[in-house]
Amino acid sequence: MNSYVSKIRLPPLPSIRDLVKLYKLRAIKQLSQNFLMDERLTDKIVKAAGTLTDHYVCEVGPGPGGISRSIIKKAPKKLILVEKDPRFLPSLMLLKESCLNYTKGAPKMDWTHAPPPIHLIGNLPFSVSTILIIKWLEAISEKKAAWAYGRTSMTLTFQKEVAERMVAQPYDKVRSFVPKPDVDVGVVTLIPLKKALIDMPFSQVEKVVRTIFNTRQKYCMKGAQKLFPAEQTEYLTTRLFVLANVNPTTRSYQLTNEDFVRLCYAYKIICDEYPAVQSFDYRASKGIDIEPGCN
Ligand SMILES: C[S@@+](CC[C@H](N)C(=O)[O-])C[C@H]1O[C@@H](n2cnc3c(N)ncnc32)[C@H](O)[C@@H]1O
Repeated sequence: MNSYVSKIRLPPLPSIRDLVKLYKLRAIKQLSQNFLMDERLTDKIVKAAGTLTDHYVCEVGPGPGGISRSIIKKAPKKLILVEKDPRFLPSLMLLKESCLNYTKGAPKMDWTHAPPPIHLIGNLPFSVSTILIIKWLEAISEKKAAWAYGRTSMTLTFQKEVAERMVAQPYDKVRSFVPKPDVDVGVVTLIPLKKALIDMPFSQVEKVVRTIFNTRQKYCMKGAQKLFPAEQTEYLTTRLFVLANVNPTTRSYQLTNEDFVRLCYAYKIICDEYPAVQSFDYRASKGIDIEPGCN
């Protein structure tokens, strides 16, 4: 049964449950805190991250340190913990003794190669995970922060429906569900591609995908209309789908990554023709006049 083979044995430590009692570490509901006490569960989350032995690991939001213990059992070269609630410091300090070797820096790997021995892991409040993943995707597109070292992998927990949607294929119905507030957890590991699917700034790609996917059960042209000012939206939306060679009556959740690639490039062409389109924000403005640009 026990397939999660530990690399090292931790020195005798009070259980997470005892530490939580000892330091009166009540989970603060307003901060969506909850602590994993079951070692089999934390081992399972850590297993999803792949090989950690001799690797560099950064865990975000360790709380009292349940997942951190499972990471340490895998004998990483270095474990960095980032926690915003100072109440967890004493229980995390107890773990410090068990951490290995703090000497060398992480090696940089070329993006055309396998991922570097660096992992980001976190069981955060769901609202934080969702914001964090968007920030990390932006850093990935710019090869900054942890991605200056190569295709660093991320293992994060999400609301189960969100996790299922993240890995869903086009036409899969889970792509169109609205998550309910109280649900199970899904663990997702993401590894950046060697080459970005779309060679455009992250902010533009994110805008196109978010705007179209906002109306995920309707015809995708419904969402796309919101990319353009009201006066020009009919003409420019038609142009977008002609340029992209995508059927505008496809439902958004049925669009493939390749459809999004072509839609993003078509959007870029339109932004070059009509520079005001790029800064157009549907929510902030219900219409601005745009003139074709000279470039
Ligand atoms: C859901 S609890 C999980 C705790 C622990 N990882 C576990 O699984 O038992 C989320 C943790 O993330 C921390 N946290 C929330 N937002 C954070 C942020 N922006 N940066 C670092 N830690 C954060 C909280 O204080 C809390 O300890």
